[in-house]
Amino acid sequence: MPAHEFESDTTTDPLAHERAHLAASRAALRAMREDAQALDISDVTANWVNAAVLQAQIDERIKSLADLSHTPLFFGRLDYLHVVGAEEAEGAQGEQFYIGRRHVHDAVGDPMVIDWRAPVSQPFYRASRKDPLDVGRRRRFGYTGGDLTAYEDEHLTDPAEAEQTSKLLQAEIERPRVGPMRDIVATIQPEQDEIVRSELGGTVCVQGGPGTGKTAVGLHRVAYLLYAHRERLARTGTLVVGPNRSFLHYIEQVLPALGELEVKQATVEDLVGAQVEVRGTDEARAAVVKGDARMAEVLRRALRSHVTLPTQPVMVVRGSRRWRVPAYEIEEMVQELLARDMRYGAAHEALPQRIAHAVLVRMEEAGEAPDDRVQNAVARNPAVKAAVKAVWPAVEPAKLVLRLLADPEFLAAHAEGLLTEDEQKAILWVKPARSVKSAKWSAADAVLIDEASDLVARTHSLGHVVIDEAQDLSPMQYRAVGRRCSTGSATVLGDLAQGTTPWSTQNWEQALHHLGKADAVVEELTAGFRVPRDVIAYASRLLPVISPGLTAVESVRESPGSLSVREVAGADALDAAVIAACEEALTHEGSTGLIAADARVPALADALTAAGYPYLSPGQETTADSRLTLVPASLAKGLEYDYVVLDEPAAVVDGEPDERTGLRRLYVALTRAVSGLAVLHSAPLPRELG
Ligand SMILES: Nc1ncnc2c1ncn2[C@@H]1O[C@H](COP(=O)(O)OP(=O)(O)OP(=O)(O)O)[C@@H](O)[C@H]1O
Repeated sequence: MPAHEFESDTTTDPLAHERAHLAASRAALRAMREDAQALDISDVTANWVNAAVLQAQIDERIKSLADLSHTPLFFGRLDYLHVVGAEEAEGAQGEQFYIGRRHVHDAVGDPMVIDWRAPVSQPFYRASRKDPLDVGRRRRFGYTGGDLTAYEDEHLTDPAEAEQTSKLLQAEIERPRVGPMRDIVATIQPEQDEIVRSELGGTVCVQGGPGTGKTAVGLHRVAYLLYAHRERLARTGTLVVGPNRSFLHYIEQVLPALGELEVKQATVEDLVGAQVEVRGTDEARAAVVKGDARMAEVLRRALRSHVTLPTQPVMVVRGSRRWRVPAYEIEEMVQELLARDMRYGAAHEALPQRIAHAVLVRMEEAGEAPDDRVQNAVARNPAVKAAVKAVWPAVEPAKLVLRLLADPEFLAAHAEGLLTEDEQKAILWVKPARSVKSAKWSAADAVLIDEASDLVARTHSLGHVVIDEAQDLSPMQYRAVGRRCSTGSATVLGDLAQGTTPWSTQNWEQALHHLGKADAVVEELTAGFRVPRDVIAYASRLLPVISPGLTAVESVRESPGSLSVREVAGADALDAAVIAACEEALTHEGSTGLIAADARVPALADALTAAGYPYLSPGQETTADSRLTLVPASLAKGLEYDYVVLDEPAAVVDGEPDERTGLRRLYVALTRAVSGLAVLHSAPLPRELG
C-alpha cells in the first residue's frame, strides 16, 4: 500500500483530482449552509411559538453545516465493484463514495461526501482482503493542516498486493498530543467499529486496558446511534457519564466535532445531586456500606414502613348527606396498592381517588348521578385527605435517608437481616443532623436519596447512556445510572485493573446486574493506541497483583517509546530532578504531564513556580505556549499526555488506603504517556516494578 505524496499519474494527477473534489465539496457545503441561512419561515409559521421552534432548528442546522478548516471534510474513499444494492452482475459499473464526518450533497442532491455512519461507509472500517465487502479499492487521505497532501490505496481484491499496515493510520496513532481529545472517525478499527455500530436496543460493556480506545469508542457509538435513530433519541435524550469535571472537559469537544451538539455530559454526582448539597465525606468503610446494593432494600423497607392499615372508617359529608367507607374496604385498597408494587408516590396519589370512587358508588346506589368533578372534589375532601395522611403519608426522600442515618432504632428495624450491627454502626452519624438542610450530606448519601426518590416517583429514563470509567461505580451508583436508562440502553466502559474506589467493580456481570442490564454483552479490547510498547510492558508488571487474569494490552504503536526510571539520591534532591525531567520533556513537541501523589502536588507546584514554569490543571486546555500540566494522581484517570514525568511512585501507592488500590492508582499513572515516560524516585520502587 504505497503512500503517494504529490504524485502524478500518467493521464491525470490523482492528487489534483482529489483536491478538486475537496474544493467542490467545500463549495457544496457552503451552498448548503447558505440555503439554510436564506430560509424564510415567515409564510409557513402561524404563530410565534412555531416560528421560534423552527428557527432554533434552522440555527442548529446552520451550526452543524460549518466548515471547520482544521477538520478535513472527507478522509476516505471507497470504490465499490458494483452499484450498491444492485445484483452483482458481470460487468456492472461500480460506484465511488467519499467518506467524511458529515453528508454533503451538490446542487441536484447527489452525494459529494457520505457520512461515516451511513451503511455504505461501513466497509471503510470493516472490509478486508478476506472479506472485501464488494470494495475494489479503499483509499485513505492524509492532510497537513487543512490541505490534502497524500493518499494511500488498498486493492482488496488484488491477490498480488500484500497486506501492509497503513502509514497514514500509523501516523495518526503516533501523532503528538496537544489539546483536548479528538475524534477517531478516520481510523476506527474493525473491532472498535463492531462496538460503535452495535444496535441501540442492546447494552454493550467494554473491558479494555489503558489506551485501548474505550472512551473514543463510547463517544463514537453515541454519534452513530444519533445518526441511526435520530428522531427517537432526540425525543428521549442521550448522556455521557464521566468520573470528574476535568475528564469531561477533556472529552467535551469530540461529539460537537462530529456534528452532535445535544449530548449531555455529567458525573454521577451531578445526576444525583439535585436534591441536596454535598458538603460531607464518608470514611471508606461507611461509603462501602452505603454503596452496597443491600441499601436499596433497606430504603424500600423503610419507606414502606410508613404505610399503616386503617382502623377507622372515612366519613365524607356533602350537603345534607354523609357517606361512609368502612375501614376494611380501605384496607383492601391499601393491600391492593401494596401488592401492585407501584411507586410509593403514585399510590399516595391513587388512594384518595380510590376512596372517592367508593363514595361515588354509594352515591349512585342512592340514586345520584355524580360526574368526574364530584369524584375529584371528594378526593380532596378533608376527611379523605386525613385518612390518606394516616394510612399512606407523603414521604420526602431526603428526610427518609436522614432518619435512617440519624436514628439507630429506625435503621435497625429496616436493616435487620440485611446489614450487620457493625455495618449499621458504620453508616450511622456520630453527630446526627437535625434537618435536611443542616446535614453534611456525602456523595454516597446523595445516591441513597436518589434511590429513595425513585421509590417515591419513577426517574425519567433517557434513550442511551454511556458510562465511562465504570469500574469505579458502587452498586448503588450503577442503580442510579441504570434508572436513567431503564427504558433505554447503555454503553459501559471500564477496566477492572484501574478500579481505585474501595467499592470498585470486581466483575462485569455483577455490575451489569446492578445497572439493570444483565443481558448485556461484554466485549474486550486489547490493542493499545496510546501507550508505547516498552511503557505498557513496564506498567503491566503490576497486573498479576492488581487484577490477576486480565489480558495485558498489546501496543499497536510502532515506536517503542522512551522509558526511563531514575533513582535520585535523597528526597531533597527529588523536586529539582523532577523539574529537570519536565524541562527535558518539554523540549519535545506535544503535551507534558507531571503526575504526582496528591500530597506531593503543593510542593511540586511551588517548585515549578520557583523555577519559572507556568503549569495547567488537568482538563485545562494545553496550547502551543502552555504544554505542562501538573496532575494529582487522583485525577489522572482517562487523560493522556505526550510525555509523562511520574514523581515518586511509592508516594502514589501510599496515598491510597490499601496496597492494591495504591498499585492500581500507580498503574493508571504509568499508562498516561503517548511517547515517553520518565519515572523519578528517591524512595524504593514497589517490588513488582523492580
Ligand atoms: N482507532 C484509533 N485510531 C487512532 N487513535 C485511536 C484509536 N483508538 C483510540 N485511539 C486513541 O488512543 C488514545 C486512547 O484512547 P482512549 O482514551 O479512548 O482509551 P481508553 O481505553 O479510554 O483509555 P483509559 O483506560 O486510559 O481511559 C486516544 O488518544 C485515542 O484518540
